[in-house]
Amino acid sequence: MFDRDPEGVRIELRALTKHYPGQPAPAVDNVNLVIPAGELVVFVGPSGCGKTTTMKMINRLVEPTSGEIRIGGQDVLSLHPDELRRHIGYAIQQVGLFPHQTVGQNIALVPKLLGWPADRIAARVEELLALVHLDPAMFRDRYPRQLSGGQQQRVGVARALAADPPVMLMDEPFGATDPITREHLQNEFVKLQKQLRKTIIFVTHDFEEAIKLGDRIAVLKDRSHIAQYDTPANILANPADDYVAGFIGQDATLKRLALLRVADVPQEEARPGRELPRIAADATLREALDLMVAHGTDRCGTPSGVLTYATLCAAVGSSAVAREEVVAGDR
Ligand SMILES: Nc1ncnc2c1ncn2[C@@H]1O[C@H](COP(=O)(O)OP(=O)(O)OP(=O)(O)O)[C@@H](O)[C@H]1O
Repeated sequence: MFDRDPEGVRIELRALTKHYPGQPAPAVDNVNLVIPAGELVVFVGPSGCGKTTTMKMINRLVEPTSGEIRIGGQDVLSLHPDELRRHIGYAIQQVGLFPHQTVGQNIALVPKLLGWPADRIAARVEELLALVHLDPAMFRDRYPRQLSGGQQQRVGVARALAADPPVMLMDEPFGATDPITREHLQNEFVKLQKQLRKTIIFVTHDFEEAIKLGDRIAVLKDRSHIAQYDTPANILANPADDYVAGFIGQDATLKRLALLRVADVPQEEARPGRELPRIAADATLREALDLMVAHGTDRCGTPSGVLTYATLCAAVGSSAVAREEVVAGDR
């Protein structure tokens, strides 16, 4: 297929268009986009703007009307769709697990199709269940209905990863879970992607999710027209237009806090004698703020010292000033 290297490959969309028969206008109109190898790009935009259609053209669940798709330099439209789909992981909100197959059999689906020997498949199922934090002994032989919604979504992600595809397409894969489970799955997924470095396209209509997960975000409007394509930090600091600014909403400062980690900012030396709430080095500054508020204190203990509220303010204050300058400069 396009690449034997399970790490990500570059994806290019060129003048990609989909006009569903009988519709007055194209659902996706002339999209041009490069997704760098090993990056997670989030498509974010309102319902009906064409996110899913754009993504489904990449694994040819929807056939493009015109345009070109290249994965690792290879022209996707020249490949057989079934063969193509075996090499692209696909996880969706509805999960799509087969109800009459066990968790293990569901995960083994693509490796089996690819003709892997039984012992290699069994080892891979164990490895993937552990990776998504489901105890193999407890979950391998259960049926999907015996799992919670969040557990089913983990199995969905494990199944998409099963054959170690260089490309993953994920359409609101955590969408059907409650906010706490969702946040948990997102945090785990961020850690997982740091190890895997696959090329991932992730669809959501939740901007918070986009800034949390994305290396880059494509903010889409009608017909998948790209309003802005940049890193979360750049989009927050300098939205391209009112449409993008509307997506960010009022609380850009809180969102910036969610982009910074405790380890990224200066810390004071810990003084003996005072018990402080503890926060991990890889927690976000937003989590640190929540912890301070919950404990009614302006500081918390970190593995390397003490993080203060003042440091937190300075970390986003400087960028808030930068943003005002940009806005003033535009006038
Ligand atoms: N099979 C189809 N036939 C005709 N029109 C379709 C078909 N599938 C989608 N559309 C239309 O294409 C447009 C884009 O749909 P799409 O599902 O790609 O949007 P989306 O941004 O993923 O929306 P959502 O966030 O609600 O899932 C919509 O106007 C939709 O009604």
